[in-house]
Amino acid sequence: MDLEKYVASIPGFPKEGIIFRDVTPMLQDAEAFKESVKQLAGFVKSEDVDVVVGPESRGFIFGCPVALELNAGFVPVRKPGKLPREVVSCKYDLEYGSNEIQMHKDSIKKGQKVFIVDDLLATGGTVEAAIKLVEEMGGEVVGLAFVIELVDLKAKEKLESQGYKVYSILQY
Ligand SMILES: O=P(O)(O)OC[C@H]1O[C@H](OP(=O)(O)OP(=O)(O)O)[C@H](O)[C@@H]1O
Ligand SMILES: Nc1ncnc2[nH]cnc12
Repeated sequence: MDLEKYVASIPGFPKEGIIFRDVTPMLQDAEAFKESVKQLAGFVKSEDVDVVVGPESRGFIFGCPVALELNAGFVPVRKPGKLPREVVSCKYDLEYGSNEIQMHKDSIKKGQKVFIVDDLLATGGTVEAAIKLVEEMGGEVVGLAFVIELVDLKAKEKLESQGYKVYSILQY
């Protein structure tokens, strides 16, 4: 199945110079959605994953079904001020300005094997911040999987040079 057919490319969104890769057509089609989840889950072995971690908000969409497929738990990475209990936080730089993500402080247990899933890898800032939090809590990151990788931004090389396994279904 050619999943690329289910990505809409929108030049100039949300600002000039960006081509937005929209995965909502993939979600709307039952077979394409099922296939994307199957491929993401297929990058790792079920027995190697205790918890899937997904960054808000598009990481929730793919991360939850991947967790079910792998018989693993799911832990959300959220934008600030959303989680009700004690959190760990990480600020990171974007092309312009900065961002912050949070996870519940007790969401990853020491030694748990963690698979991070998101819709898209761009600069890698979001996933690097998520890795930092997972490792701070004692988790072991066993892989990073994305529906889409923006290859020109070279985040995969950077993450691989730090020893992480990076998988993507589609490359742009
Ligand atoms: O590799 P990076 O440069 O960090 O970019 C990738 C991140 O950006 C997008 O999320 P966004 O922050 O736009 O939030 P959303 O999912 O709520 O739209 C995307 O879903 C990734 O999480
Ligand atoms: N080009 C892009 N398309 C969709 N989501 C993104 N997140 C960061 N860059 C993106």
